[in-house]
Amino acid sequence: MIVGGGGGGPAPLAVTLGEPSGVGADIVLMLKAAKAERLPPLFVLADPAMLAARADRLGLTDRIRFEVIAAPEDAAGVDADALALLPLQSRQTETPGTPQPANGAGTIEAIDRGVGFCLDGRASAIVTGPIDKKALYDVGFRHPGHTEYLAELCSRAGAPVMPVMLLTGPQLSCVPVTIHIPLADVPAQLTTELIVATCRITAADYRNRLGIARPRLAVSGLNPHAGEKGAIGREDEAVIRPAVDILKAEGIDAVGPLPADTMFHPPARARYDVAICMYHDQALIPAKTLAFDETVNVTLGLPIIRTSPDHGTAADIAGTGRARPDSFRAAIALAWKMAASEAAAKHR
Ligand SMILES: NC(=O)C1=CN([C@@H]2O[C@H](COP(=O)(O)OP(=O)(O)OC[C@H]3O[C@@H](n4cnc5c(N)ncnc54)[C@H](O)[C@@H]3O)[C@@H](O)[C@H]2O)C=CC1
Ligand SMILES: NCC(=O)COP(=O)(O)O
Repeated sequence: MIVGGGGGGPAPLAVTLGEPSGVGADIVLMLKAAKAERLPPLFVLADPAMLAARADRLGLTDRIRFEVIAAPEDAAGVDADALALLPLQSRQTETPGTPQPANGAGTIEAIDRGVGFCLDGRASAIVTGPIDKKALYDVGFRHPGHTEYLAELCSRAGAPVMPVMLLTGPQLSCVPVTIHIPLADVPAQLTTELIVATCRITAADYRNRLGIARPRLAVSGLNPHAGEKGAIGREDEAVIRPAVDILKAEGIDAVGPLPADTMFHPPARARYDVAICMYHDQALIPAKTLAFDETVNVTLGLPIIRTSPDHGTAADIAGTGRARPDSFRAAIALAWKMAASEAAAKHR
């Protein structure tokens, strides 16, 4: 059960549903319809007609009351048993399992406005539902995913920021240094500077936002056996080890490069708070294998708080009621926890 804050707490969370043909809408509706569930103060950016159609499809119409609001501040006045809905200007159609190009504008509008509300302090965090990346690329979206797009939006509004993707679950937290790029491009894009910058942001956000004063970072190698001292690839000694040396000299608790195949079993995990991995799947395979239902995707390095479930659109089960809500629930809970601790820190 998620325990929400009372009056005078942080601003509400802005929640986007992501791809309308995916399970984002299903899960938000299911969470709201579960009466034992107390969600923190939040509002959903959505096309009311699309969301009502999905509620109807899921047989939840009698169990959910929508209250349309005009501004984030109005969410505070919405009854706890109703879902605060901030309407999008774009219209979206409800076609589970089948992305519609015309829905792309609304998906992007929700992210843009949610980020804007966070930057203005009118929302305390954004929790994003999964987008269908290819569907958005097909309508001209030029960013690999939310992570990079959120950094672009925040950079446009202020100083340039570098986003860092963190997958965090009960048994494992890990960060991929390179994110949404082809595997073949990883060695060329992996630099000592990128690893150092990623680790500095991770260590700072762990300290300032995740409540671990001196996080222990375990930095993976790139090649089998972390390169076997240069015999199986050069990057581990030439690129990764110098990064770890720089981090240690700065007082960051970092070890590595560690062979990736032996750093995820339980005794190895007990020795660190976060694994710094060299590419997307090196991080996300262990994270999703250990706890697909509970892991949360957090974007570090931003001036705003952003969390997301770890799963994708699950278009194969959208509109069926079979989507498990646990990761989205955990993303909402973590966003609220981070927002509350940020608000508390400001008042100290
Ligand atoms: N943060 C985001 O916006 C993310 C978006 N995606 C996007 O999602 C789309 C589909 O990606 P896939 O690799 O197929 O991963 P996926 O996570 O959507 O689905 C993989 C499998 O897990 C199941 N599954 C996923 N979430 C579930 C849930 N909550 N309950 C029950 N079963 C669930 C699906 O039904 C499917 O069988 C892609 O377009 C991808 O780009 C993927 C990851 C994150
Ligand atoms: N596989 C994780 C993922 O794709 C997350 O993407 P996003 O949060 O950057 O959209």
